[in-house]
Amino acid sequence: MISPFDLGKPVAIGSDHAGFEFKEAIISLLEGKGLQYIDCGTHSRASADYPDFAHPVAMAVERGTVAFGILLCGSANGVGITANKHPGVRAAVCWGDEIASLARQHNDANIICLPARFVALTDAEEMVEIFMTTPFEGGRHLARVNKIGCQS
Ligand SMILES: O=C(CO)[C@H](O)[C@H](O)[C@H](O)COP(=O)(O)O
Repeated sequence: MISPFDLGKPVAIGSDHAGFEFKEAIISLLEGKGLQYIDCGTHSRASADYPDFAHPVAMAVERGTVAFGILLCGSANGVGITANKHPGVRAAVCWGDEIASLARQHNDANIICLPARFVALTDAEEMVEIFMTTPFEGGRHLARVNKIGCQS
């Protein structure tokens, strides 16, 4: 598989209870590809708080110790809002193939956030595939990405 990410590093993945089953399935997908991963939890269907899992994934991306991140919760908004508090993190909420592709092509996103209660598992898996294989286009998009950092 050709990827713009350094897949010599592990992939960080995390979810709350709403995304737990999708997370387990996506871990199986990563294992099937022979990829290393860091499972930041949660580890059961018991109710849990999404920041407890989004922060560790985002910190790993921020520090550059992982190739990229995958986060899941019910709507994807909770994990996305949390992850984007971290400098250098560009977490994109994705609900379809083209959005996942554009998150990479235009935004150089480094975390994909998936809404487990609003997409089918097969669609979530397809979005992960697209995300991890789509390069950033650079050019005019690079200038915009470079302006993302908070200026206040
Ligand atoms: O944080 C969220 C919304 O932005 C996630 O979708 C959560 O998974 C959701 O809020 C969990 O809801 P629950 O009623 O506690 O299962």
